[in-house]
Amino acid sequence: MDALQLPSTFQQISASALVSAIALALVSWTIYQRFFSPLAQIPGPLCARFGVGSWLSSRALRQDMGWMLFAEHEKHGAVVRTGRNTVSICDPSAISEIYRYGSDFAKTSFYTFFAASPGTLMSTLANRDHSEKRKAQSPAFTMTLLVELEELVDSCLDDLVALFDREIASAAKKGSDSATIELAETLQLLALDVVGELAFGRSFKLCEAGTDTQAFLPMLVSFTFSACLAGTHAWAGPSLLLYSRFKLKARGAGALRERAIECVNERVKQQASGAEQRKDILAKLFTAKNPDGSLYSTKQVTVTAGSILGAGSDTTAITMRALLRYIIGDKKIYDKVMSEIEGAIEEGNLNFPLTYAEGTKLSYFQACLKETLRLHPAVPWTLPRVVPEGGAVLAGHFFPAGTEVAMSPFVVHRRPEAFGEDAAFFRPERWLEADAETKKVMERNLITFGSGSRVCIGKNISLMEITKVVPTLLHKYDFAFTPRSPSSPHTLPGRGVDGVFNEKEPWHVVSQFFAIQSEFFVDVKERAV
Ligand code: HEM
Repeated sequence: MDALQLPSTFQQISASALVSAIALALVSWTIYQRFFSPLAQIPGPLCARFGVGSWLSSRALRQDMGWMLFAEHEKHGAVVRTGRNTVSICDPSAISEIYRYGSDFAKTSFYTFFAASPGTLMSTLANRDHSEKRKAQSPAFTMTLLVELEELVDSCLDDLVALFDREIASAAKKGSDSATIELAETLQLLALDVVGELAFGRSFKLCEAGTDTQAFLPMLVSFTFSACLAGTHAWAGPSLLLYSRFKLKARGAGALRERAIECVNERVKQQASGAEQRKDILAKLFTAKNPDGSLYSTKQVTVTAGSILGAGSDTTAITMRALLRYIIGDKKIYDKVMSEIEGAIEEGNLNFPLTYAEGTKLSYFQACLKETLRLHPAVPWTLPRVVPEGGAVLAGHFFPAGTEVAMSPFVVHRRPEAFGEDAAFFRPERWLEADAETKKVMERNLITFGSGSRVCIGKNISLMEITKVVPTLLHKYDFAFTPRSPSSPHTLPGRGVDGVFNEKEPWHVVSQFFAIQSEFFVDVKERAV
């Protein structure tokens, strides 16, 4: 034998041995996942059952989570395997088991990416660490403080109304009796201004400028998209973050962190100058205490304020858009909401600027808001938790410790076992007609803000803001969806929150961590009052 041929033959043998070993390992892995893993009996998409590929990462990339997960549950029932070690559950009985106060189910590593800086409430995984932080920060989010901060929301709303008026005046100059306004961006400018007022000491004045002068929107889109994608495979998180940044051509967490630092530093300077301090969430955060009694450091305050920027504007804007869409899109509902508002004004129960207390008495409007939170939850993604030591029985299945279990507000809210046979329909009356017991169950099954100890800390801020803003806009202006036509400003096809393409939809929705709408064009006229 030629001595020179020996190494190349050897190389060929060892290369094919390596390929065979890898193939064997892969086959054994998929056989184990499909037939022997503790989750082997749980149905789901094929790639999840074989433990290969990543169904969840695909959902994050394609931004179709809500409707794809809903379809899997329609096909397979209450429990669906979504990955090697991940399961989605939509049986409402599991809500209290997984999310209740005092539960041992910790958050999964998915959440570590949902923070511009480590250490936020949202990204704290262990329940005990979380409860200490939550106790320290809760005074900044009380209802009492919130009521005192209403005026701050009023001044942002004034800027929004002035923006609408400018648009209408400019349309009138061109001979049109209505202005076409893109509500998706406009309502987020308002939500950001409010976050600025409450958490950063001043409005960002985006509504006044009529545009996103500080480039918050691309930063927030990049932050959420990349956090959600990275969270689906925490071990590959840093590469997925880089990939997202490249794909979206925008910085997310880093940019958000820098903005938070700038704003809080400005406030620290003001404090140092001895200027009178305003009352707001930021002021309360400066008085928050650690478990050892020490005050929150500037860094801790910055991290917390930054998290409000990340968590508080998209969510509120999504809900305001959805509420307006449901109301404007159905003449009967629109008429009913308007007659309730006008009736309350006539009876002297409603004045402008509208207070939160007055707005909560608009019972039909509040039912529309509840129904919007149900059918268009801002977060359609699942809220994942780790099964604690000893395992758990959920929806009739035993899951060993370490399994990642999760429930999606979007899916749960559309299931008949949670909201009745008409769960798929927008029917505000369900909240008004239900007897006390049924209403209690429906409230428990409504997980738009999460549930239990990790429930959204900003829930009341959003509800207050939406309750003040939406009736005010409806009272001042007439709204109609801008019809799609070759000359209309739409560039994307109509797609609803359920993922169905339909040219009658006034917007285009994607369903990733957030169910974000874009191109929500409406024709707005001043209303004869
Ligand atoms: C309609 C508006 C909102 C929706 C639908 C919403 C939704 C949620 C959900 C689903 C969670 C729980 C996540 C989980 O358990 O896995 C959450 C947590 C949180 N939200 Fe909101 N949110 C909204 C508004 C806000 C606002 C305005 C703020 C800030 C002012 C905020 C700050 C937070 C924070 C800090 C957490 C973490 C709480 C904790 O773990 O203790 N959210 N939110």
